[in-house]
Amino acid sequence: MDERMTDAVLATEELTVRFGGHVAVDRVTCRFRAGELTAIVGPNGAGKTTYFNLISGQIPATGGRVLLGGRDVTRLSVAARTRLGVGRAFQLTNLFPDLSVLENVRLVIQSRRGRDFDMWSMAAAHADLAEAAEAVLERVRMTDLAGRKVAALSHGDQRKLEVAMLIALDPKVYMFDEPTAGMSVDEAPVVLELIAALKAQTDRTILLVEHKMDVIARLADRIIVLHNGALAADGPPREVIASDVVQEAYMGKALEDV
Ligand SMILES: Nc1ncnc2c1ncn2[C@@H]1O[C@H](COP(=O)(O)OP(=O)(O)OP(=O)(O)O)[C@@H](O)[C@H]1O
Repeated sequence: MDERMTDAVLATEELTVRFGGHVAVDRVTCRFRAGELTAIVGPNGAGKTTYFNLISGQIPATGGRVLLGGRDVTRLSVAARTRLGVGRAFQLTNLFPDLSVLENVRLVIQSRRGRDFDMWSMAAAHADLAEAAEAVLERVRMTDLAGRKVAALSHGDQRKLEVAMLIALDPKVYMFDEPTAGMSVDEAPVVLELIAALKAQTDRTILLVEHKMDVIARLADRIIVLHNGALAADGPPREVIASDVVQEAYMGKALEDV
């Protein structure tokens, strides 16, 4: 195996999944370094979400490997990969709709710390967790909504909460799937600033599936292009956007929109 593969924070090696006769992700070999934000682009149905699902463990690969810090995690569950530092933005289905915003964030911090509480330290630990959760909400500017039930949040605020919970989890690898989708023009910049701030923490690796070119241009250090499940281009944004393969086949329209 290529030695650099094992050095990467995250790597996929010939990663493949077939659904019946359809190869949705086709032998994708790619490595992701600390401090780097990679945007994953490609037309609808190119395999971006499926590639994410394979990395986070939502679906099993039919071929190839996923390596985390050089360790083969291909057969591990979502929960096991989460413990090892893969953090995918929480989706609505992962939230507790009847609990408050603060309680949802607090539960993530509690699970991350994985403490065994004894009776004597419980009260102190509880206060500490609430404080940590409040700090996260402050970062995403959701303090006003701390007591609100998740079920009563607007769509944009639910998306912000997903980002807040990922920050609370503090993984090595952050995976965002269109983080600003469905957000208003006021809400989106807050989330983009947060992602930019995460990137500034140079030991974090960030993967972003994104269609909006302005978001990609602002945040990405690197773009990879998937087409028919295969890796079609990989490099710095300017180069990839200017490449013939992207200009002709994938991004003509999106580029005109910028
Ligand atoms: N569980 C599944 N069973 C069968 N086919 C699937 C399954 N999941 C995805 N596919 C197919 O795999 C291909 C890749 O889909 P995927 O959702 O990963 O694309 P995408 O690049 O994320 O697209 P979009 O930009 O529209 O979200 C599509 O043809 C899709 O229909």
